[in-house]
Amino acid sequence: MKIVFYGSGNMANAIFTGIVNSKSIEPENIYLTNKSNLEVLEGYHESLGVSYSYDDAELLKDADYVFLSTKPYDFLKLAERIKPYITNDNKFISIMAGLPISYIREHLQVDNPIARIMPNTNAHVGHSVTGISFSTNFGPNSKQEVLTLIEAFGTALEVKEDHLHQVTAITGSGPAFLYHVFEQYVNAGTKLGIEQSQVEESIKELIIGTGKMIERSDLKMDQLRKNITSKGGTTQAGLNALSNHDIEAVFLDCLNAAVKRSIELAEAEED
Ligand SMILES: NC(=O)C1=CN([C@@H]2O[C@H](COP(=O)(O)OP(=O)(O)OC[C@H]3O[C@@H](n4cnc5c(N)ncnc54)[C@H](O)[C@@H]3O)[C@@H](O)[C@H]2O)C=CC1
Ligand SMILES: O=C(O)[C@@H]1CCC=N1
Repeated sequence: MKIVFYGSGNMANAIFTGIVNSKSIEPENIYLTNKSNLEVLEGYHESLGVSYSYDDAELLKDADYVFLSTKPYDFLKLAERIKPYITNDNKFISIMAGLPISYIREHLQVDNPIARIMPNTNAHVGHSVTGISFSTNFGPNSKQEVLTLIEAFGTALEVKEDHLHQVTAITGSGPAFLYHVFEQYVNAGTKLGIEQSQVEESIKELIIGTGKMIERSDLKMDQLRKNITSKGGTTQAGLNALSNHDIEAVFLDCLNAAVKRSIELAEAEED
């Protein structure tokens, strides 16, 4: 199997690093390219053993899966770049937030199978949650190949294409929202008077430990929370203070804004 990444930025990097680490594909069969940063490509070749090129005829020849990994607003230039070299073998996998399959097909001017995926950068550690939606001409064998590819860097969630806006908000952007919460928690902890570096290290370990509890325990998160909340104790006092703020409303506001932006990205390109 030959895979090509058009775009070797933050998200593509997490995906192909996850695939290489999973040892599911020989690194030399993963080809990278980008706009013009040869140094980045040489670096990944050195560190991961992947191939790279700027020769689009070479890249697309016998390529089974072609990841469209540019920012949405760079896609039209990318489409102009690759259109002359697309072959019938090429099945496209877009990671571009918001851009509908119909829009991608319109600008690539091909009938090739197209899938949209919405991963996140936890692919670096094999824990991406990846939403996926396939064009109707994506055959069952190819679908399974793509799902196996995605499972090399996390879990796959097949959804209707319209629901990719919500998946983008909840899990695509999700790590950034949680990093923001963790940053504020560190800031608050530091305000209690402990050395910031100590607070950062202890909260980093707290997050990792809590994640492992969620991963390994059979209990749901509400029970795990209750198991810490001694009656009339410190945790109850802290949770009472938290309940004075509508945390759910804060996150709903955050997620709605991300969904709105995803829809705007789709509409902006269709205008
Ligand atoms: N960063 C993230 O956590 C996630 C990003 N995405 C999506 O992934 C896509 C890329 O995002 P990032 O990796 O953050 O951006 P980035 O800016 O880090 O990477 C963009 C890449 O596209 C390349 N590129 C631009 N024009 C090109 C062209 N004409 N031909 C070939 N390569 C070209 C750039 O050289 C760069 O390697 C976006 O569409 C974004 O919506 C999806 C899920 C999560
Ligand atoms: O912020 C963005 O648009 C991309 C899509 C999801 C995460 N990063």
